[in-house]
Amino acid sequence: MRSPPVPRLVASRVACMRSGRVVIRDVNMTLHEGGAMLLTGPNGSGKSTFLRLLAGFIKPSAGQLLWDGHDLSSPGLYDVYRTQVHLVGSKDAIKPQMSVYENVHFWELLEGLEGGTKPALEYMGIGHYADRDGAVLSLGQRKRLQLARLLAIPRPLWLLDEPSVGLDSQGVQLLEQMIHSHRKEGGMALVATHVPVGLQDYQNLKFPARYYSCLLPPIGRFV
Ligand SMILES: Nc1ncnc2c1ncn2[C@@H]1O[C@H](COP(=O)(O)OP(=O)(O)OP(=O)(O)O)[C@@H](O)[C@H]1O
Repeated sequence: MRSPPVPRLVASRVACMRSGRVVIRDVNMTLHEGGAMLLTGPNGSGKSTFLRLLAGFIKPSAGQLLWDGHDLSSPGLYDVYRTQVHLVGSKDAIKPQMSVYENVHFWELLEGLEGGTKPALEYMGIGHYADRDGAVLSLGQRKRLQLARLLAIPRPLWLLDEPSVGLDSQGVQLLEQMIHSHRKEGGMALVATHVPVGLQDYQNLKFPARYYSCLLPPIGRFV
């Protein structure tokens, strides 16, 4: 009998404190290749905080995060892990004085990659804005640029914080399509959102491409 695949990402009884206050507590989750999770919960329930924890920007105050079975707090592991994760957060890091093209290509160069920026901008429907300054983009176009970075700089774990905010219906379709294609290649996505984003289970793939929902309860406790 084949043993079950090792999950790529595990959060076990994770808690986080910010400014002396418990913001999330006892969060458990598991993601396998091709897996996805919809993270919901009321304002302030800790969705962004959890994604930032998973991105490695802040540390859990309790519990454990495992990547490919290894504790992320082990020496040296974070340097490997951070090349596997891409966070699309509320701050879009778009440089107003750089062109739309440069705003993606810059990150591509940092990864030692080349050639992905133009197709990514085209896919996201902002190819014709490539030479314009980042400053001129509308809210939805800024979001499309952020999503283009995901495509130009391939990484297996996508952490998406309210990725559909500002997108029109065609943009939401593109978002769903790109998550779908990413997962079919074995990628994973965590989507924190108040707006339903279409995720599904996929059959007939070599990995169990399931999706789950996780509702973070509000925590009103001060310590
Ligand atoms: N840097 C910080 N210092 C102190 N408290 C913080 C910090 N960042 C977040 N918090 C607090 O943590 C709680 C959770 O915030 P978070 O942004 O994770 O919630 P959320 O579920 O993403 O909310 P929303 O649905 O409004 O986007 C909030 O009460 C917030 O005030």
